Amino acid sequence: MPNTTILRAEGLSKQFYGFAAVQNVNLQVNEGTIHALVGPNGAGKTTCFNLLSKFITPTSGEVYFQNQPITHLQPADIARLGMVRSFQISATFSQMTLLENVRVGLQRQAGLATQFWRSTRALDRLNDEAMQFLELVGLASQARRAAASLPYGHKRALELATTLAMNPKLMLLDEPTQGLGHEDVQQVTELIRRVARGRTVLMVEHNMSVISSICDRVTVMQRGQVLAEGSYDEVSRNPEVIAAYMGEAEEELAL
Ligand SMILES: Nc1ncnc2c1ncn2[C@@H]1O[C@H](COP(=O)(O)OP(=O)(O)OP(=O)(O)O)[C@@H](O)[C@H]1O
Repeated sequence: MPNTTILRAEGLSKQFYGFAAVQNVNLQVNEGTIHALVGPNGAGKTTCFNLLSKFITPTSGEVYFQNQPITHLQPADIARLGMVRSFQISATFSQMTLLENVRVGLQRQAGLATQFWRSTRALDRLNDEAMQFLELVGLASQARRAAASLPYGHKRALELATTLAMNPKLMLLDEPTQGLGHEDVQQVTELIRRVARGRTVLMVEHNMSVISSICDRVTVMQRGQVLAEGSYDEVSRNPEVIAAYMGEAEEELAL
């Protein structure tokens, strides 16, 4: 199958008070892949991710989604195009049930986000669909539970279900396994693999065993620039990448 680019950055740069956090980054994410953005601390991953997901505006450069320039669109507009950044735990509605949380994702997707006044019966029609997403992430049996009472790992699964409810073509995940214990890391990794079928995923991730097990392509950043790109095997053998991680994460690369 030929590679189709779903997301492309050209000459992306971001300066903070004269400091170049991201410098002239060119990046392509191919449709149907799981793509990781990695690099040592302070490499510019988060800034780059925020630029790509339109949380911040670049100093220069362009971002294209499905060949359409999106550099000057708002995150809500790009979400409607099919590029959705995962809801963070802080964005889950803790007093609402899991089902209600996923329903909010469905409402956003349908452009009903502000219509909380809609009749309960009208919203109930969304329940069947919401349940399907909860099933996909293994939370269907807890649908009526309050989100606040979920263990941390399950909250991450709920975030994924809510994100999926927005029907993303491209999902942007910001450190999806951060703060999870070993078992939860494995479960969330499997979950990402499962929900990535038929979609594209771009994620910032530190955990090299997660990256090696599910990512098709890895972009390594250092000092605001792209240092290397390729499969995990390729980049993890690259002497420049190894040198960049020296003293910080040698043990992570030595798998
Ligand atoms: N809002 C900001 N104002 C000033 N400097 C910033 C800002 N955001 C990031 N930086 C700087 O830009 C550089 C890159 O930061 P960024 O958070 O993108 O790196 P990172 O690779 O995500 O690092 P980490 O893995 O530690 O999260 C750092 O030196 C950081 O201090």
